[in-house]
Amino acid sequence: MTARTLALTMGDPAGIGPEILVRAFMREPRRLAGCFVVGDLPHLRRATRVVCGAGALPWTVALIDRPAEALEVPPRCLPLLQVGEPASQLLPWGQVHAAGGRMAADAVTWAARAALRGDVAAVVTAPLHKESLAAAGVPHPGHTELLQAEAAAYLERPLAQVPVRMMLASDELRTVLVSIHVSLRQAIDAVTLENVRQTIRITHDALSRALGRPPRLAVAGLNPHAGEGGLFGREELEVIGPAVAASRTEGLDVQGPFAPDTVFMRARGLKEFDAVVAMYHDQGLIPVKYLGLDKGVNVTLGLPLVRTSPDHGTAFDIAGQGLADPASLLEAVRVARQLAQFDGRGPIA
Ligand SMILES: NC(=O)c1ccc[n+]([C@@H]2O[C@H](COP(=O)([O-])OP(=O)(O)OC[C@H]3O[C@@H](n4cnc5c(N)ncnc54)[C@H](O)[C@@H]3O)[C@@H](O)[C@H]2O)c1
Ligand SMILES: N[C@H](C(=O)O)[C@H](O)COP(=O)(O)O
Repeated sequence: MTARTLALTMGDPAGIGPEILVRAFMREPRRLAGCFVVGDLPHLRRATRVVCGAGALPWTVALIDRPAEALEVPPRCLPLLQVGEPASQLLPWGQVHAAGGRMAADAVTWAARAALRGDVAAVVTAPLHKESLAAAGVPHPGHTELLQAEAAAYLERPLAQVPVRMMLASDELRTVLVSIHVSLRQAIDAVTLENVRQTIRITHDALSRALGRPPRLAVAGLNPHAGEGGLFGREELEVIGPAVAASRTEGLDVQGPFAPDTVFMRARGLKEFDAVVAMYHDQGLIPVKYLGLDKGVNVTLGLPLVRTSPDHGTAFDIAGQGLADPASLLEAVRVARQLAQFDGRGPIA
């Protein structure tokens, strides 16, 4: 039977993850039909108290044992699959804590394995805090790397043979990163012929599936003005340009390197390009987040499962105050459903 449920991981219990999940179920119950939270009962109950507040009719958290039970819960019930033992103590809001990192990681691991087995159609991850994750001893900086490791273990392949990339996408702009959670110095070193070509290839493959046609790709330079003919750096001449040329030889519709300060403007509205390949994390994420934290969705490309996430983090500064906006999470659910209809591996449409 084809899996019809979506696993929504709770994220860091000290952050806004639990409350945006509750708010999403309350705001758009139809869109969330068939979704269930993977996480911790005491922390999710606390989030329902924050979101429902005094006076409102509260939602009930309904414990389920199997994903399929999410399709059967009564109205105003939020299905939860408890991972491990329920927490004996509630973590304080907005603080880095190893226990928060551990709960977040365990939920993602559970959901990833369920998706790899085909027990759920897709995974949507609420934000986790990377310092808490590290404090818990998890050897991966974020979701993307953790999911890559789970996929490689499932496929019994070395990590290098399951290359993944981060895409941030909205209706207006898609960007895909050559490197992710590394220092800026390391990111510059990661601009190699192989990494740039691989990013172009992964983006082409994923978007071809989702769009049903070959995507038009742009590649950003690394240096100001894309190096200005070598005056401000030679990576464009020696690495990025040759990577674009090699990809074009393979028949891919890709152009660049373009000046990074204007290429996103050219792609905005998806006019000239379907996606921009960015040379490092902030180069690619700032343009999409600046268009609105409520609009972007993080999609992991290259995985043998569908994974989306909101484009924002744990927002420790407002956690527990009932202020967090679930819009990006709702968008992540919409995109995950859309992608799961393709082949279980393709990204955004
Ligand atoms: N998908 C993820 O797991 C994910 C994504 C991004 C960042 N992070 C992690 O989150 C932690 C905090 O990151 P940060 O502080 O740089 O970014 P952040 O996105 O958590 O917060 C940035 C600003 O945006 C606001 N904000 C974020 N989401 C909001 C929402 N839904 N509604 C209203 N306001 C919102 C916050 O209050 C804050 O002022 C870090 O550990 C980071 O690595 C995780
Ligand atoms: N780089 C992401 C962002 O800034 O939005 C974020 O850290 C999430 O990364 P993972 O999806 O790998 O956790």
